[in-house]
Amino acid sequence: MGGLRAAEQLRAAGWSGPVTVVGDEPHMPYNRPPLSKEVLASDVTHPAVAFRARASTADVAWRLGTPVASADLAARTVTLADDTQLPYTGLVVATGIRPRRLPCPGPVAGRHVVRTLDDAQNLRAALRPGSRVVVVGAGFIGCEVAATARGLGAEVAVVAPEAEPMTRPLGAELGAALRRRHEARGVVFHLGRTVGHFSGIDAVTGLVLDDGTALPADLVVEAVGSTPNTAWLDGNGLDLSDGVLCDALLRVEGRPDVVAVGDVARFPNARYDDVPRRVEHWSIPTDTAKRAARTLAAHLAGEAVDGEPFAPLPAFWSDQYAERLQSFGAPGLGVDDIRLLEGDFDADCVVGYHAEGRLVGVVALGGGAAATAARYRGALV
Ligand SMILES: Cc1cc2nc3c(=O)[nH]c(=O)nc-3n(C[C@H](O)[C@H](O)[C@H](O)COP(=O)(O)OP(=O)(O)OC[C@H]3O[C@@H](n4cnc5c(N)ncnc54)[C@H](O)[C@@H]3O)c2cc1C
Repeated sequence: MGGLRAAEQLRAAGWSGPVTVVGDEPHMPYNRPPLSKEVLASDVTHPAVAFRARASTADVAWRLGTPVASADLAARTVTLADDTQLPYTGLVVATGIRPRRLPCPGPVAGRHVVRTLDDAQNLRAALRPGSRVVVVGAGFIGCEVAATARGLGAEVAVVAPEAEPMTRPLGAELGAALRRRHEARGVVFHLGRTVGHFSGIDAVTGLVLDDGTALPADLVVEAVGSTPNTAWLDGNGLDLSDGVLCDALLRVEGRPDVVAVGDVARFPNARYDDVPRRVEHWSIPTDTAKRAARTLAAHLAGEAVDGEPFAPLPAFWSDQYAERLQSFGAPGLGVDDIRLLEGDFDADCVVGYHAEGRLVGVVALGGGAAATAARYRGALV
């Protein structure tokens, strides 16, 4: 998504030279949010999730199915895994993240992740009504997979080390309300627990938790966080400790001809503080691509880069059963007071997240969540 949006925004910013997008997946860019929802729930194929092609990018060259293996930023070249070398005058880093895997002994067959279309279609093909599914991880992807699998008639257990699902973005009370909604539909939680090992010989037949609890499983879904895809940038002296470090104009440190966008970019947000962070929300590839393309197009044209501060309002949503969860702002950032603003935790509700008396985040849960949360947008700092 970030690569596509960067190509579109480079054209919008006036760059009329050649643009090549390199991607390791064989598919043209597609939307990931449906992967844990519609794609798991029904037979959705690539055209239904592909992004609409725009006239402005009709002349973009797509090199799909082969990853970039390395980059030499001093020589301005990238080298693909098939040894093709591509010179560049400007480079956009848009390689996203990949799912972390559990470092647990045991068989590999039967273990799934959900990041790509192929991942989601593989899991869908394995899911049956009555399948015993253990989801490891209670972040938004784990919770969405649990809801969708339950909707398909699977028996679902969720294992996570936190005390409540989605604690980091939501806090304990709203996390508990979300848990009760899952439990009401039959999901069983094992919270405060980690996985010790998998059982089975050729394929997973279950797993054993750190307290010795044995859970039978036909399928295990690992939703335990992510790792930024930056190995191809190794050896260039960059700070790759968590994604690729950028300045406020999304330039990769010390490189005016390299910018980064999307989940892989670690950037300061002028709305909050100077601490660079990665943000794994759907709105970020578009927000970062707009800023990064202006930065890069100006550099390539030999013009001064406008210094307008980059201050996107973070926003994410999650669909679990027929419930929508909508978040605006930064409910996880330095929050010292979480308060119900409207409704009831066990019905439709809006929760406000405050830091030093100021509203910094709002999360709504329930039928009209998107519209309800949007009403508080203007009050957010
Ligand atoms: C299952 C799922 C559900 C989601 N649901 C929501 C939601 O409901 N709401 C929300 O706000 N957000 C959601 N998101 C998050 C949102 O989709 C992401 O933030 C967004 O897709 C990030 O876009 P990106 O371009 O940065 O990364 P990606 O979309 O991951 O694109 C990066 C691309 O680069 C490729 N790549 C990696 N390494 C290389 C290499 N060396 N060479 C070439 N190509 C490479 C990757 O394979 C990938 O195709 C969801 C994400 C997932 C996975």
